[in-house]
Amino acid sequence: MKPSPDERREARRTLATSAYSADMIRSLEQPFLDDGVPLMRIAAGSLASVADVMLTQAGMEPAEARIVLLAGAGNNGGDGLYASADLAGHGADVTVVATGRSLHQGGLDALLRAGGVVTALDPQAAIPGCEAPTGPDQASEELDQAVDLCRQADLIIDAMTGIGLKGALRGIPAALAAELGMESGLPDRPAWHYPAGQNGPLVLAVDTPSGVDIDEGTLPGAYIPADVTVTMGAMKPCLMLPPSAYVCGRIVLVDFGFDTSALVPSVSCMNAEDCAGLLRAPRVDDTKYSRGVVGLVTGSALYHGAGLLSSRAAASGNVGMIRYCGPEQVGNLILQELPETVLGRGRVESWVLGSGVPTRQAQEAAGPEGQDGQRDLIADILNRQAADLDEDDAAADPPVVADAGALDLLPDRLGPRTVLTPHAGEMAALLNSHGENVDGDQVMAEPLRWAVRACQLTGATILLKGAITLVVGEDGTDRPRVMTTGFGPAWLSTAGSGDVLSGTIGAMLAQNAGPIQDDATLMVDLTAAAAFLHGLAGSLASGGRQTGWEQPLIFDPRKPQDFADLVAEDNQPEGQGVVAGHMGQPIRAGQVADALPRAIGLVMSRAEGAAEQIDQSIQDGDDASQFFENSSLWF
Ligand SMILES: NC(=O)C1=CN([C@@H]2O[C@H](COP(=O)(O)OP(=O)(O)OC[C@H]3O[C@@H](n4cnc5c(N)ncnc54)[C@H](OP(=O)(O)O)[C@@H]3O)[C@@H](O)[C@H]2O)[C@@H](O)CC1
Ligand SMILES: [K+]
Repeated sequence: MKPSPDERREARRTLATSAYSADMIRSLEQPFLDDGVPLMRIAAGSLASVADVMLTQAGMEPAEARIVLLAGAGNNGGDGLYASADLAGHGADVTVVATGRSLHQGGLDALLRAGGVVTALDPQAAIPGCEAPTGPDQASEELDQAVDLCRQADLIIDAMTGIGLKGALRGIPAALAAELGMESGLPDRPAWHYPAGQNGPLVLAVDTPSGVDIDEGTLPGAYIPADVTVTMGAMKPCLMLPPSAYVCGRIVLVDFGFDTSALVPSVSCMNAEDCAGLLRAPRVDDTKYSRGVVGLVTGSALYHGAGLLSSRAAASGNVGMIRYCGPEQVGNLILQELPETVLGRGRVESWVLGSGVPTRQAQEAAGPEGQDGQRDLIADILNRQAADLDEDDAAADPPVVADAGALDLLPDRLGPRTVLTPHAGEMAALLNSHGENVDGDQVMAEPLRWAVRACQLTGATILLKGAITLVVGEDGTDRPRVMTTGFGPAWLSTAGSGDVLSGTIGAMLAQNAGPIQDDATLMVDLTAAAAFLHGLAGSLASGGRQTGWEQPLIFDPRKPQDFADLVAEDNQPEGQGVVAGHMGQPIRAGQVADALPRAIGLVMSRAEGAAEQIDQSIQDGDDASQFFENSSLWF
């Protein structure tokens, strides 16, 4: 039976927001290959169509383009060879640089038939019809020539390695990547994408940029940052995780029709529809208590503002009430702006602890002025969480968000109902207090590894902040649940942004108190949903389209023409390339908190199918909605 439009939409959303390990991808491919489905030819046709669109968008005539294919010896190279054969068949000038000792035979035959030319860089290469360099000197000369050729090309297709990569690139692929791209680390450039191809050749990566670690999402060595990555069949973790996802450019996912229903994704991405499902709709019989109450032990005699910012976000985050516990000066400041706040302890459905509370060290350095009781109260609440675990009643006390100054007060054992929200430096300190030896830069270089480790060591749900934020926690299985969200602009790295995030998470937890009691695995989703809303609020406040991550464009190989239309729609009027977007404006943390209700309203109304509300806002000339509608957030 043909799937209904709703089923198709749902299937595409799952495809775009779920990533599977290299092994799982192979298990998804296998039944198709067993049935004789020509996946490589379908992949290649899709690649050629995307290359065509990229060149056209950059103002070039595909039939006259100079294209260099960097082809490895595996099937990734095979994809590239067949695609290049298609492009050469349409008139493009194609040179293949063989980076290994052989090339995919069928792909090579097709390429040669279409008039492509091949050079080999490895003296040990045995490629029919192609002479290998005779010694190291000639090899090094050929390598330099290949680099020059690439620099002069209109388009480089990077098909050196895909899911078959082992470790960091080595040998000739590593040398080429270091010359043409990065030897290591992230490129030193602003977060927003410039129109592709402006500063050199366009780069199209086949399946993944060669050299990024497929399952861990790290950059273990040299790689070439891509303008566009065309990925086959399903998303891989490296296309969603930081830092590798930052170097993939715009992602295009070729829909082979894989059946993923039996697999739990390695990584999932929070998205508008799932977020909408987690926001509690107000009811006719609601009271301020039934909508959830957030308690905050944030801000301190030393740092007042964080108390206000976290309260402002919590109060704006779709709950009935907030209670603030803290020094009188901070309480007064909050009351001036949020007169609806209740001061002092009482029944709450979630706790937000530690934002703007000094660490032990900072408190000691401040002397008597730093003694405001906040740390004692936080320690008390956290110890109750630990006691609940000891008494096998993990849900007895409300769930907790522990940020900043709460992170050095954690008891030895926590459960998933406690969310820790460290930045990289705080994460390193947390790990080191549990016997690891790591610094903030190492955490940034391997965020998944260290977030999973922190989750194992503490038992808590871990949120690691970044342009792509990572959430790791319990999944009820032997594997952790890993979610990402990158729907926010880089403008969000600003003072107080983390305080707004902790308040937003607190609100998300309070409105879901009942469901959390029954199911602790919801904590990862709720935390990621709060980070998603925080990002969306940042986008609305900044008025820009730059985000840490964008959902892939889906390429349907049965309807290649649809893709050109999709790209045309996806681009802003002023956009000149597949990855062009506009940057928006700087924001302050308070503006993010203020944009939160609007972000929540937009997400919730869409979930109920009330697209009209958004359309109406657009007709009314509401720029924020215009932005929202133009983004590829929805399917
Ligand atoms: N099966 C199909 O029909 C379909 C396959 N598809 C495509 O196949 C891809 C997977 O192909 P694959 O399994 O052949 O592995 P692949 O990514 O080409 O890598 C192997 C090559 O990399 C090399 N290499 C490895 N590590 C390296 C290092 N550190 N440094 C340097 N080199 C290194 C390794 O060299 P070797 O170790 O042998 O010397 C070998 O030459 C997948 O990503 C997708 O694009 C899709 O189109 C769907 C249909
Ligand atoms: K590749």
